[in-house]
Amino acid sequence: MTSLTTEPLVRVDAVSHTYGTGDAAHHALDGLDFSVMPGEFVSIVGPSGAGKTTLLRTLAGLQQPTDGAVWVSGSRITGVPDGMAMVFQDYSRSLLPWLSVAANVAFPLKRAGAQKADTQRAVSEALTEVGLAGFERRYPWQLSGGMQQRVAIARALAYRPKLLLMDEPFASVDAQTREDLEDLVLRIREHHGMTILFVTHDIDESVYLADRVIVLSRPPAHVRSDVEIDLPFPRDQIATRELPRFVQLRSQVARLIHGK
Ligand SMILES: Nc1ncnc2c1ncn2[C@@H]1O[C@H](COP(=O)(O)OP(=O)(O)OP(=O)(O)O)[C@@H](O)[C@H]1O
Repeated sequence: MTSLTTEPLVRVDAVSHTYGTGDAAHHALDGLDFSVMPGEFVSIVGPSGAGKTTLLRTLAGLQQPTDGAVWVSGSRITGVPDGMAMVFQDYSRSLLPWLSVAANVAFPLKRAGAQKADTQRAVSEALTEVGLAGFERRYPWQLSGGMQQRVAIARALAYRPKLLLMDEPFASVDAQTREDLEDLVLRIREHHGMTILFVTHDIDESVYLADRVIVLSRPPAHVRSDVEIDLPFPRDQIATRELPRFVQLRSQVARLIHGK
């Protein structure tokens, strides 16, 4: 996924975040610095409670850092940036149960004022891409967990984001579905060339998917390490995970998370 441009799409510049004040203050992020180039797939891992979700929410413009700044496409973000979509772990709360699958996927496009015909085409293409053509009229609660997360991915895709943020998106699905969804995200990335930041607790998943794994330290979090994942593409659930280099990289990331 090489790019001719040398400008990062995302620049996290000395970002710190403290929740609360005084005795109740919790210093979650401490001077985080890193950049993400257009088209890169970057996994973010770290010890439990390290501040991964805080970082992603800050990148999404959902909360302001108490210090430092986030830049997307060269502009300092002060709210949700254009061209960004987010997929959360909890699909049952992020999908609207009273809307059909198609209406859920169309929702952000309608809010953005897209033309009806364009919306219909984007919804149909996105649902086909995630393997849910034919399920347009169903409701989220009529689908399995993995299918609901596909709907959430289709909703993000239909918006044609250049930056996709994913916060432990596959933590609530079974192992086989998780592998299928991992490969779906790799295909989408290959097809659309979008930039993806992916928070996960799963070390194997972080290595399997990414070009780079950013390892956060214990809180207050700084970037402990930025590990290049030099595994060949296309990745394969069995062949890639069998590679000695995969095993080496997963051990390296695990040691970094455990502070060794
Ligand atoms: N809105 C909030 N108000 C106060 N403290 C918060 C808030 N959100 C998060 N925190 C605290 O900030 C720290 C980092 O939380 P965050 O959810 O970002 O970590 P995480 O790495 O995503 O966690 P996990 O590994 O459990 O998914 C935690 O100690 C958490 O309790």
